[in-house]
Amino acid sequence: MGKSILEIDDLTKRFGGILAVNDISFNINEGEIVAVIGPNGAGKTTLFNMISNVIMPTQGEVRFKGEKISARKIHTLAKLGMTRTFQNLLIFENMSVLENVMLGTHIKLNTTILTAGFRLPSVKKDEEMSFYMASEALELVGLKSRMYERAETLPYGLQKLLEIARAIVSNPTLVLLDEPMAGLNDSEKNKITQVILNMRKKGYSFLFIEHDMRVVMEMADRIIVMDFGNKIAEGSPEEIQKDPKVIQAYLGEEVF
Ligand SMILES: Nc1ncnc2c1ncn2[C@@H]1O[C@H](COP(=O)(O)OP(=O)(O)OP(=O)(O)O)[C@@H](O)[C@H]1O
Repeated sequence: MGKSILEIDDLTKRFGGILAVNDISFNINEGEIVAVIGPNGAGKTTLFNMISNVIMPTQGEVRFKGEKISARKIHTLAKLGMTRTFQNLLIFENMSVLENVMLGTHIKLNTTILTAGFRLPSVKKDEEMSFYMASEALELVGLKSRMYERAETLPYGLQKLLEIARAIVSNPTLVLLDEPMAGLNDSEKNKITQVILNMRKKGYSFLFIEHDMRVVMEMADRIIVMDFGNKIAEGSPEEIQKDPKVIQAYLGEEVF
């Protein structure tokens, strides 16, 4: 396992009287796939939003590659090598598959809207680079052959892959996936699982929130379990499945 790239220290978030995330700490190492699970309302999304700098923590700190990230904007986070997807698809339906992914390259390239407007020579170079990066990302997720199709014509499962392609196009070290399997059928889930496991082999790290335990057990190297804002367990899939605190938190649900 590689070195630690993400460090979460005593992270806490209050919304008025609600303690959504309570004093959570954990690390992610390079090349690792870590899952965050927990019953509805456990605080998973809030945790994710703090890590990706969408909301500010009430207390605590997130460090990515040693740098404190709470003062950084989302696009600078991407430059630093952290990207994310959201629970709801963010696909531009009228654009081609390729164009959707090319949108994710702008953080890496220098073109501003102004120079793009004047079509300076640097823009052409940037466009070529953007095209190259997007095709590579589409190749990785297995969508290259469909890059000129309109995004809306892809089945839902492939649109999810398209979103992953856009998240990885800037060549991040860490990708945060918020419920990547939501709404997918089993064969689509298997496909995305394979894509992610393959990308891990290429050195990508992932942190993901997921409710489908079969997927979690298959993909995750390590699992963080949350309940009522607290981290109640952390361990390998085997350890988590037999942890009494986890079984208790999911009481009444047949999750494993
Ligand atoms: N913006 C907000 N304002 C007030 N309360 C919030 C806000 N966002 C989340 N909460 C509350 O914080 C708690 C944790 O919510 P969160 O969405 O993080 O849970 P979750 O584990 O992601 O749930 P789910 O699995 O249903 O997506 C809940 O009690 C929720 O109602």
